[in-house]
Amino acid sequence: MTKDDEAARDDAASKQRENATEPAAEAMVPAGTNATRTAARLSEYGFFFDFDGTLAPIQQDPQSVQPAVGVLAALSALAARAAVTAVVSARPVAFLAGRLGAVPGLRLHGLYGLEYSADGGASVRTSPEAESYVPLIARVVADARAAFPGALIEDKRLSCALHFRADPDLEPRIDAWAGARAEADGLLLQHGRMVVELKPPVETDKGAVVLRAAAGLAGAWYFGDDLGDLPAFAALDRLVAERPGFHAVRVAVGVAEGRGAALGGRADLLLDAPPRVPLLLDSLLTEPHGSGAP
Ligand SMILES: O=P(O)(O)OC[C@H]1O[C@H](O[C@H]2O[C@H](CO)[C@@H](O)[C@H](O)[C@H]2O)[C@H](O)[C@@H](O)[C@@H]1O
Repeated sequence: MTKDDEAARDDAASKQRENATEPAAEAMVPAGTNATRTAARLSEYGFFFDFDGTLAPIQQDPQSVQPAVGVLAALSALAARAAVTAVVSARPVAFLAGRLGAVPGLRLHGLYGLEYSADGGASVRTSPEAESYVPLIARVVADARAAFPGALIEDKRLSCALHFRADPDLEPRIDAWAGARAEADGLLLQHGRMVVELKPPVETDKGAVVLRAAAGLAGAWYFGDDLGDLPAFAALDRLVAERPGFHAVRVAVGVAEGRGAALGGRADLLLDAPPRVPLLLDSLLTEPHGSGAP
């Protein structure tokens, strides 16, 4: 076994431990989040979750990703009691459905809101405006694969993601290529954790999803880990500013890499890794609520 093989084996073992080991079940809901206020009116709250890095630990291979231990049970319990429980992701709905489709009542928003399913992925609604970009995105995927042989170029049908986690030195070249391609083809650029995406110029993002779902809610929690989640935090700011008494909690998960670090500074609560999310939800769902603040 070479040194590289040994390093890969140790890395895989440590990732397995990260997935399998539950953090100690300590008190998970800090006072600053005013959890009693949420618990007292849970049926009027919305809960919104990013997927990668938030509900699922980051992996080298995007297709190998699974939700952290406890996530499915916690989301099921939450969806049975909250007004809205939703995943708002850059992944296609078909991918999310394969990991989370068994959770009853969970709404799935894919590709930053370009896709939506309310029935675990059985039926998917796609933005008609975005559909016309399918042929262009297919050409971008083919050209990106030719420009960066060996790099992971993810074809999401309505978005092309150029990954450099396996080779961080590619970042400047991928950035420059994607920037030029966005300009030439009139596409939008989205930066993320060791990834740059090219997507259709359709006016939607995670914030727009939260705003659309917020009608009638008394409050909302948003859990995220990356730059693509910033518009959702901003949407909560807007709801607080526009609706007297609206209660918002912004939760940042993990130590965001590179450009994603901005999210941590905007959060009400920091969790160190995805396995903490179900523990927090379990605590919230068992929170005594007799003294809920107004
Ligand atoms: O909105 P999200 O659900 O957080 O999706 C964001 C991106 O997630 C995936 O990439 C990220 O996770 C990979 C697996 O852990 C990791 O290898 C990669 O470096 C991360 O950027 C997904 O592959 C992308 O398409 C999403 O944009």
